[in-house]
Amino acid sequence: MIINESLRLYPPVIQLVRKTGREVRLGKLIVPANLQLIIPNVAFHYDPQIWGQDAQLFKPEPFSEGVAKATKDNMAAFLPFGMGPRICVGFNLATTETKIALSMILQRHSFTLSPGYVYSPLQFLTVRPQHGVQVMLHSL
Ligand code: HEM
Repeated sequence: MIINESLRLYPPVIQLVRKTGREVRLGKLIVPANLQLIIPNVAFHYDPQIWGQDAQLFKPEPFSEGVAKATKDNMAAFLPFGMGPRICVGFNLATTETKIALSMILQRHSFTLSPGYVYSPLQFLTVRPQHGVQVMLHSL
């Protein structure tokens, strides 16, 4: 839940790129060949019709019953790892590593944000905290 919600609000990759190999029909649109399409996945992640008027807030609960429920079966509403044949090949590795790292930390420590932390998301190739995320660990 919290991993998905973090990836919804701060997807490291904020847009996907595709290029048409031939003319294709997309609903009512005819898209010519060799056209580059930019898919702004971060915009879908903040869509109030899916995520509510407070879409900018960190609220992991909608993911409690899985991504399909959270997105109301709209596959394109949550695309941190892309979609289709070119979906991120590291998707499972990245998710599993994050779960392992978090559970190793949380078995022995709790943590709070350091007073020196400054909220500073920055998009430069990927989205990252410009000044890092300083936390204070407390032994359990
Ligand atoms: C939180 C971590 C990660 C995020 C958010 C992420 C996100 C993405 C996204 C959005 C794409 C483009 C998918 C598309 O165009 O539909 C992608 C592609 C890719 N990712 Fe990741 N990724 C992550 C971790 C990893 C890791 C750990 C690896 C390798 C061990 C990896 C390897 C790749 C590769 C090779 C591609 C290109 C796949 C292709 O074009 O067929 N990624 N990733």
